[in-house]
Amino acid sequence: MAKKRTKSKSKKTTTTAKRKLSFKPSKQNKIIFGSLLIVLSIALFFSFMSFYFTWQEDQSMLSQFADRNVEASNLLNKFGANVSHFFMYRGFGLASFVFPFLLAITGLYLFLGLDGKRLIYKWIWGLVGVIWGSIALGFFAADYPLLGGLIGYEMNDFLQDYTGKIGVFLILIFVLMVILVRLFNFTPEGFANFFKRQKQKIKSDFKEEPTVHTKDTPIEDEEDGLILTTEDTAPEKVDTYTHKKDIPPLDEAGLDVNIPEDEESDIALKVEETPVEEEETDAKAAKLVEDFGEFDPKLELGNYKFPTLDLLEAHGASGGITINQEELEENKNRIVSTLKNYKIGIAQIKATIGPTVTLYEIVPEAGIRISKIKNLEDDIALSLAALGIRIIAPIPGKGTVGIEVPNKNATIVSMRSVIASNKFQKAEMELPIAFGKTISNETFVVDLAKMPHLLMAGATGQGKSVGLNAVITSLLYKKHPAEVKFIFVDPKKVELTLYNKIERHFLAKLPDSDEAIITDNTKVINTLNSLCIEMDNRYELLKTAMVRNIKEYNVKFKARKLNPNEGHKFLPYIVLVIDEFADLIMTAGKEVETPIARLAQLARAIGIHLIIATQRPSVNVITGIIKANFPARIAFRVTSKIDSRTILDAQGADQLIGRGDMLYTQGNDVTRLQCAFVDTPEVAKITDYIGSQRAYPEAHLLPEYVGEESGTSLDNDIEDRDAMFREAAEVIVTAQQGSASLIQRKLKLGYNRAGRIIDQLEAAGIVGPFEGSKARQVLVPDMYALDQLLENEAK
Ligand SMILES: Nc1ncnc2c1ncn2[C@@H]1O[C@H](COP(=O)(O)OP(=O)(O)OP(=O)(O)O)[C@@H](O)[C@H]1O
Repeated sequence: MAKKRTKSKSKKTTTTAKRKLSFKPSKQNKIIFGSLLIVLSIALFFSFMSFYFTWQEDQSMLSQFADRNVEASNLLNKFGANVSHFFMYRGFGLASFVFPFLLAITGLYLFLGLDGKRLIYKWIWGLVGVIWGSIALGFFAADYPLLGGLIGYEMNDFLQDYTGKIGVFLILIFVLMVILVRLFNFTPEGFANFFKRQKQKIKSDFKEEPTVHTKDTPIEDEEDGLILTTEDTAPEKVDTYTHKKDIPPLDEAGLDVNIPEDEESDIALKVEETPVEEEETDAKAAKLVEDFGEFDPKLELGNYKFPTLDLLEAHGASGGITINQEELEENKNRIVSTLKNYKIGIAQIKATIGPTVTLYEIVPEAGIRISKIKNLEDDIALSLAALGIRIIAPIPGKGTVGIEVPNKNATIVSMRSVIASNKFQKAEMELPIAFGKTISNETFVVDLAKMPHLLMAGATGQGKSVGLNAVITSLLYKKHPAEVKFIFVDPKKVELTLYNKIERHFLAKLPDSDEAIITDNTKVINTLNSLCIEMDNRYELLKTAMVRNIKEYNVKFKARKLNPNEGHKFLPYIVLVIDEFADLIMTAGKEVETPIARLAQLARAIGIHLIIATQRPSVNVITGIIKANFPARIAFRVTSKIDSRTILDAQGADQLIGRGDMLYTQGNDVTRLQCAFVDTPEVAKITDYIGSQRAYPEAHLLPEYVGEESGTSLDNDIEDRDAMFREAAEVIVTAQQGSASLIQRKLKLGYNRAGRIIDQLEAAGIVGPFEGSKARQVLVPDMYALDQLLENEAK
């Protein structure tokens, strides 16, 4: 605690230090400084005004500023007389009036807290105007030095020495043009138009009667812009008034050139406002974070303890791989002699020992065909008297030929060893999965979020279920219950039942289902469709948050930049695990294939990931559309080359040795791995450990999905109405807006159910028929009328 306090203290001091260092004035200081400038500008204005009448009288007292007995005639006394003398007489003459103007604007900007970027331009143009004005006045009114000031006079003198009177005149004209063009967007056409309009205006002023009548139509046209004038003072009876009120619109309509200017300045204002708003929301979020800290999704289960390593067994592999030198030598000799028999010379041979297989890398002598070695696969297997030999010719990116030979005594790769590995512990991945070990005995960790879906296949008894458990265990060891939710589909009813214990921590289910683990194939369809709704909802949230994926969304949500009152919430990853996918396809077919394909295609960005396992990797189970969306695939041992091709698009899975020996591909490369072994008692221990801790009140609820077969009939049968019918009717009537999404939001219902209720409301005559993108018309004006209608119906 003490540590924490000192930490937060030091944090505070550093932030205050930062505040002191940054020279950004606070809002209060801005208001004070702004008021000071405004007052100063008023004082200057009156001093300058009064200076023109009193300067002669005050001249004698200028040097006696400190003497309290001496008084000046200037409105602001000695201060006014001195400052005006400085600016008007010694400075820029009449042009000095620009200074109080600039000060007043600056003061206003500060006072109102406006963005000061445009202010710089005002100052630059103001100063240009001052200099131009004082020179021009000095030029045209050389006899009255007070008009141009000393600077105006001297600069004129200076310029005339070099360019003569005409030169100065031309310079003045040129600078005036620059000012007009840059500052007032002056164009010759605009100038000509202006004169034309003036002419028209004068003409129309002379034709009083007809203009009154022709004006009637323009008023309608311009109603939008002139609501106030027409509403407040539109006494149609008195023509003279109408006419008077007509003049301003005529002016505006006449000055076409000015209208775009106004629009432009409007646009400029908008551009300025947006960053201010964003800054404001950012500042709000920063303030919230400062006050309450970042949003912590884990807070609700703040005391949750991650499963410990000792829940896992070492499976006798704590000593690592034991190298049997004799076996190595023997295998090497057999490989070399077999190849020699076929006249294949070897330049070099190297062995890499893995947990289940050893990879012999061969560099053949020059001129040997690779395909020749590849064809000898069976002969080498025969001579080594071993199953599961796989030849990789050539090893991609290495320029060697690999021969994988199973070890006589395979080492079990325990889940404990991979979980404990540095690679897994330090993995900075969203959903890290430790599959097992590679052939070079390295722990193999991949990110499920990047896969983004996984297809697992293999003949029965080859390690699929263990593989699934390894995936789930990896996530349980790395993720808090707030961060990931599982949906299990287990038609065999035995493989995943153990995870029932962590239902209220890690599982997600449909609102009306009793069991979180789905064993009934008909329910899978509802769950998949519900997931599709969840996917659509999440995309909607991402869209409103203006982010591209769940990671960015959650970061933004944690930084409190998204308002929970607008439906934003922390989004956990959802991992859907389907065991025995073939069984599902056989019973439900297209009905599950469509939502699965949809999810597989679209769900990657919003954190829904699918893991599908199947025993039967035939093409009618792993269809093209599914395969296309599952780039990450795992093959355990299969019985035929065809099955291997179906899963991996390559052979090799038929030559695996089983017991967790697997091939993994995520695109092109195929990696041979030994799957980590996690036994059922270990899984039981982990789920017990998690299950015994405090949990959420219930499993994570998915959006409700009402199957189509539940009917969307339009008949007005009161008994068949939805339980929420009355509530929905009240919501609709109160809001006077007939939309399904309103019901969805207010009553927290799924889309389909809300749609069904809307149909029933239509049948009951409460809302009108469907009108495309518009909300339906509400036919009942208020709650009283609704009560009456429903009562009459009941009778
Ligand atoms: N990674 C592994 N390391 C060591 N042995 C393993 C491994 N994976 C599986 N085995 C052995 O293989 C047996 C069968 O594995 P598993 O139950 O995972 O097969 P399966 O493919 O799920 O079979 P089914 O499809 O019939 O459910 C296990 O009981 C275990 O003895």
